[in-house]
Amino acid sequence: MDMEKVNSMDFGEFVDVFGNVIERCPLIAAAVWSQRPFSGLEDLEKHFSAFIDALPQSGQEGILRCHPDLAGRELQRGTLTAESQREQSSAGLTSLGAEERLQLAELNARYRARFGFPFVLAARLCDRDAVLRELARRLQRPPAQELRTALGEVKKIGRLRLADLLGGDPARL
Ligand SMILES: NC(=O)NC1=NC(=O)NC1=O
Repeated sequence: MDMEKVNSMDFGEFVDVFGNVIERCPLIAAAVWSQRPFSGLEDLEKHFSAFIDALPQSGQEGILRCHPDLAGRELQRGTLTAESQREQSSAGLTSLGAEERLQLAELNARYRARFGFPFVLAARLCDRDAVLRELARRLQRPPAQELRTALGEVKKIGRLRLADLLGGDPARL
């Protein structure tokens, strides 16, 4: 999809296409639409990130809470968004053994109890061992630092999803 097409979208079309760039937060795409025209993938990504950075902490934590757990209930029930399903299966999370799933569920629960939001990681960039390792490592982090790290992962997920939508190479951003 080229930028001329993106810049010609009306509000509804834009939110239809970009509404899930940030998982289950179509409000962000709805806000970013008013920043058109966009010069390219990086410009779009910059506006998505700027919206997140400008939110109060409660809003930033709200974005994190819109993310489904990795290998959690929604994955088991098949109620993930299409993007999340693809990302979680690419990290091998759809074929975990019972032991691994239990270990991840327990770490996810400890993480959420400590920080008040779910553990978020750009699953496409990881394999299942890395997910467990990162979760165990970040569980020890100070809350303020962990909020910044988690939002960084939200932005990575968003960049990869934007690159999918625009047909760009996420590594080249
Ligand atoms: N809690 C999460 O990290 N969720 C997710 N990471 C992804 O890359 N896709 C998700 O749904």
